[in-house]
Amino acid sequence: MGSCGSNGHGTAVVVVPRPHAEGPAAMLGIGTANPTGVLMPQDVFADTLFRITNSDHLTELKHKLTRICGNTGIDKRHFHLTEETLAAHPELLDPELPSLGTRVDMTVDAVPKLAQRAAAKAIAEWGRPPADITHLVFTTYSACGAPSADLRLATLLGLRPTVSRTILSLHGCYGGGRALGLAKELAENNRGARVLVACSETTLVCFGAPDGGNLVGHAIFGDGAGAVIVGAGPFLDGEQRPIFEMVHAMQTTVPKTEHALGMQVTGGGIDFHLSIQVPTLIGQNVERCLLNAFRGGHDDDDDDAHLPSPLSGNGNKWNDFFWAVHPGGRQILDNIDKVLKLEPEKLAASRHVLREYGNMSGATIVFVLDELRQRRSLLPEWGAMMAFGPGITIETMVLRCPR
Ligand SMILES: CC(C)(COP(=O)(O)OP(=O)(O)OC[C@H]1O[C@@H](n2cnc3c(N)ncnc32)[C@H](O)[C@@H]1OP(=O)(O)O)[C@@H](O)C(=O)NCCC(=O)NCCSC(=O)CC(=O)O
Repeated sequence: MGSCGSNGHGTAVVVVPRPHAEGPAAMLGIGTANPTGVLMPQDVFADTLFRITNSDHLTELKHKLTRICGNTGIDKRHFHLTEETLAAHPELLDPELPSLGTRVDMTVDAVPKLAQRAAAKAIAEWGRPPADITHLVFTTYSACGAPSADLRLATLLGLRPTVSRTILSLHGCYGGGRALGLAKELAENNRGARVLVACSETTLVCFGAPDGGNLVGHAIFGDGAGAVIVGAGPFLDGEQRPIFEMVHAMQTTVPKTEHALGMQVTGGGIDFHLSIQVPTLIGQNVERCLLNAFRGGHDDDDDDAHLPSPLSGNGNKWNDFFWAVHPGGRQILDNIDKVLKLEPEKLAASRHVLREYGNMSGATIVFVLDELRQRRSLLPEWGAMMAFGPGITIETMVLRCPR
């Protein structure tokens, strides 16, 4: 229903709410980018890290990191932080010195500019001008100021001043999943809305000298940005047709697991806490989240008629779907394979992204979607996207690959 008022000139103004869009939201353009600063092969990472942080005397730790790196399933990673920058900022290596300000200064430029490169690719594929973007959802674990990276990105891209901006901060590795879920809701509830999702992550906010507690983080995290244009029908002239339809999205928090994963802003940057239980906790909870998502959000056996039922017919149907899973670590993917009894190639896109880029936190899921899209002609019609992060929070989305 519309509401009525006066515009101050005695003329009645009728505000008509935007009608809903047609059909589910869809991804209309996908882009990714990595910093050009450092391309680090995984087999020299431990040697390099211990050398540049003056930690070569910690021989046992170095051997342990070398061993862990060899088991990560990662070949190389990209980083913004160079040796030269590190040499110019000794505070980044000394936990006794405050370094948050230095780190924030570096990310103010780096984070939106990395996002801009990914967004430019997504916009080019979408086929419409940036001024047609109505909403921006930006996610990063590096936002510590206001106005933040979302406004900077909007300016860099020349988005219109009425673009509706939202920044999601410190959602960690489920940030990309949450941003896509939010974009789906915005697109479906506002006819004609075109939402730019931008995820941009750089480890420079948490980089420090190796110690007994941060070896796994050092071994797996990298820098990258991903962007997706999300919109629902009716589709505009010259617009790319749906790459993936976003059929149903859900977020689940695993009770009593707050301790398992976390990020804390300190004077020395952002401290990551990563419990050894994370792969087990994720493995124990993915199937229930998937079943709920494919039931349209109902935690019972009353399947939603328009969604495929993964457990109908004879036994396990998970192999009938395509998979976009956040590659949080090799062991996480192994556990998901085991729990869902997936055929080896089902998580190939996730393993490919892990191998080529490592874990780029919230941006990683966009790389997986981009990789899957290259294999689109081979994909089954229905698929699932999953991302995990602090909470433990599990984002699940049912996807459809239109023919
Ligand atoms: C890092 C690995 C590839 C290492 O593989 P390995 O085959 O070597 O496995 P492993 O379990 O024997 O581990 C090797 C050594 O590391 C130690 N180790 C493993 N995980 C640890 C952790 N979280 N904290 C501290 N130590 C840890 C083990 O005790 C062992 O030590 P010792 O040798 O002394 O016995 C794997 O463990 C893995 O994939 N783990 C999951 C990483 C993870 O949690 N990712 C989520 C990121 S967070 C995310 O994606 C979301 C977010 O950030 O928001």
